[in-house]
Amino acid sequence: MTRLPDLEEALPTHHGLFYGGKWHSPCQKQYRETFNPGNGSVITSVAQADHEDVDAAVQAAAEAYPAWRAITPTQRAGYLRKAAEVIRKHATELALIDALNTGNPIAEMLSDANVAAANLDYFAGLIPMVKGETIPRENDQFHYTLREPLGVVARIVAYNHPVMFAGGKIAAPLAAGNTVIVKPPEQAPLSCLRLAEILADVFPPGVLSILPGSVPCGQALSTHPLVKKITLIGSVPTGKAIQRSAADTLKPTLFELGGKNALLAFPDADIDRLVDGITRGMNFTWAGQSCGSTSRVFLHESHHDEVVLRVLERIQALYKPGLPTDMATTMGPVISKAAQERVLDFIASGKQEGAHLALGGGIPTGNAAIEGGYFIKPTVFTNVQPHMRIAREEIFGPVMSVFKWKDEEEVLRQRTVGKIDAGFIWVNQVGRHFLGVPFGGYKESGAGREECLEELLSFTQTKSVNISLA
Ligand SMILES: NC(=O)c1ccc[n+]([C@@H]2O[C@H](COP(=O)([O-])OP(=O)(O)OC[C@H]3O[C@@H](n4cnc5c(N)ncnc54)[C@H](O)[C@@H]3O)[C@@H](O)[C@H]2O)c1
Repeated sequence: MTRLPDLEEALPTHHGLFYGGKWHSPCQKQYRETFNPGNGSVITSVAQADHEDVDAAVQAAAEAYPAWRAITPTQRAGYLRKAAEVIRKHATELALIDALNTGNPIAEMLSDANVAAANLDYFAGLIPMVKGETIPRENDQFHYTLREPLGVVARIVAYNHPVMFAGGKIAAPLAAGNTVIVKPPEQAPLSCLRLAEILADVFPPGVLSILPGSVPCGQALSTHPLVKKITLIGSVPTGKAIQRSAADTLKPTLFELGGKNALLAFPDADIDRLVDGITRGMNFTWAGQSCGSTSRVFLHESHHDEVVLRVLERIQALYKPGLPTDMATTMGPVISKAAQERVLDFIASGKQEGAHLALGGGIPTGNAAIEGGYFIKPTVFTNVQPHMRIAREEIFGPVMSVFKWKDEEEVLRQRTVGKIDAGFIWVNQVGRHFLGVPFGGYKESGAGREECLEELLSFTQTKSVNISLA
């Protein structure tokens, strides 16, 4: 069994802003409390960057940019691989910090830092693909293209997997020769601060900055003229707000936004695999807080009753809310009191609109260890109808909606993969990511693709060169 480090030793000692290779206090001396969602206690307070701090950090990142883009691809790959190695070495402590600060159970978080490290290695390997082309010439005109970095890039990340997102999403822009500023989630910034501590000596000063803060910090990054691209892992309204604030500087954007994923089961489905897929796809482990959770399950009437019964049994056997830092815990809380209230409101609306509450539906009781935490029981509604709020809106909590269908036309106009309007389709399984396979959403779920060559190239711009040979 994995031996966990002492929490006091794992936590970051710095609570400020990391840029220009150094730690800074925020100009306005603003700090914000950060919580342990497992019991509602305050862990510590963390600096909040405002527009002055953002400006200082962006200037430092802009100063570091010319030297960073000038090093050879092989040297740059070496930096990224070193970062991956350091993150792997600290994977357990990073997981422990995230478990404490996000509420996601530690046993499941152990892989998050390794995913971040895998991204760094993957994009280090892809660096040779940052290259141009020659274009067939006509007459005496010779043309070729160069791919160049953009400059300073900012990446804003959500709270559900802070270290996986922050550690993994620096990889592509750095690989392409940009300098990067990460804004950690305001609810759970501690693992990102620890990341800054362990990577402080890996990259040259100014190449990687970690700027904790909330909305004003994100807004300042999206409007700053020297930030040449802004990306978000977050909600649809925030994506739209960033798109608007980035418009004045014509900044390109890259968005991974909300999801209301559907699991569609056909009559010939293998029942065992279906039950497993439905149960796991909802990500009850982190209280459903994943953009990829299959929160809508469409079951054919021929197997609906049997599958529901087995899924309910399976969920009850597998997911027991408990302290996130305990290795035995299988289900954590949601991130905050506000999130708990929002999810409970969705549950109330489901009942009110006539869905059948088949499981859960409230706050777990009887476990003193998690009293005061932001827990919600694993919840399943059946008899859900398309007009209900729980059917239409992203809940980002442990609430599954089950629909019964009989007519294929009614559930979907065309069953072929090509006709489904979604950015990722899994057949015979749910929700997995594969490095190299583009990940992203259609419609309001996002814009742009990550975890693939397209992500790397999206942090470059093309320069065309013409040589007249006449
Ligand atoms: N598609 C994906 O890969 C993916 C992955 C994880 C989470 N998500 C989505 O994230 C959401 C949950 O996270 P959340 O509630 O923290 O999202 P959120 O949109 O409220 O916040 C995300 C980040 O944006 C920042 N922010 C908020 N308003 C801003 C503004 N006006 N300008 C600049 N920055 C701003 C926040 O400080 C935070 O760091 C869900 O919708 C979920 O589906 C998507």
